[in-house]
Amino acid sequence: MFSAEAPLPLELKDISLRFGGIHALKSVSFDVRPGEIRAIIGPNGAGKSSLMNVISGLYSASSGEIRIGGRLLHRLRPHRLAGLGVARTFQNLALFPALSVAQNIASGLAFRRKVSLGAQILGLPQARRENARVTARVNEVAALLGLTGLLDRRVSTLPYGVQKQVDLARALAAWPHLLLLDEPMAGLTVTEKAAMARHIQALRDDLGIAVILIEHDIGVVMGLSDRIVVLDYGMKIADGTPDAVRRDPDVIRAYLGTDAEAA
Ligand SMILES: Nc1ncnc2c1ncn2[C@@H]1O[C@H](COP(=O)(O)OP(=O)(O)OP(=O)(O)O)[C@@H](O)[C@H]1O
Repeated sequence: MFSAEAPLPLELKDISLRFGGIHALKSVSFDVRPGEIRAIIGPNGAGKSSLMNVISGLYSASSGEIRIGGRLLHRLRPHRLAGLGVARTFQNLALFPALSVAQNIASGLAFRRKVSLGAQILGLPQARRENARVTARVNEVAALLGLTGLLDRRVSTLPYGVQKQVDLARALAAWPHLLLLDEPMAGLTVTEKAAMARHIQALRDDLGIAVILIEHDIGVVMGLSDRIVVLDYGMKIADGTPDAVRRDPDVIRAYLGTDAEAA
């Protein structure tokens, strides 16, 4: 699946980020290979959200380089991300609660629409063709995530766990190569977490999508990830497979304190 010639979905080199006197990220480097699940973990305040926000262009790094699909990006803007093949979900869902599941999934394709609103209102042939393409994609993504029977339901009437899946479907709609998932398991029941984990695995295994995951549930992270980056106080303290990270003394110290390591 991973070939040396394929451009990496993401490469970060020496990324630093300051908020006034706070050094939220200190020279963080890592990459994401095609079709791998890459988790970013660390104690509270370690810099996980800051890193996710730099990757998605919400924050501008104070220094360092970001390459997406091999392209060096000098000024990364959130609205350009989709065009670069990157999509994200948000910890506090970015859905339209009053709209249907289908309309919410379709909103993930809004940036791809080429036909003017006027042509759509007049029902011109190119508008009908575009609408048919959007509907086909919405149906495809819904089938992938088991949402087909819910397409006409208003999002606000659905359980939170299903809303999280709709948010994932919205992000998936635009065929991303790289998907950023911000706490996909937060607020889910054990059963919902298992379903979400199966979906994330299928994105990697069946569609070859690379995934970056920020997640507090360490059990989920260890079970799902191919490689894990560990942050502490804005620095990368470990980077490797779940087994390697689990045994890393710096990681044990960061999570449990020095006493635990000695125990
Ligand atoms: N917009 C901001 N303005 C000022 N300081 C910020 C801002 N965002 C984050 N920080 C600071 O940067 C550091 C890293 O925070 P960040 O939210 O990235 O950590 P985190 O690992 O995501 O934490 P948590 O697990 O608690 O969400 C913290 O010291 C935080 O207070």
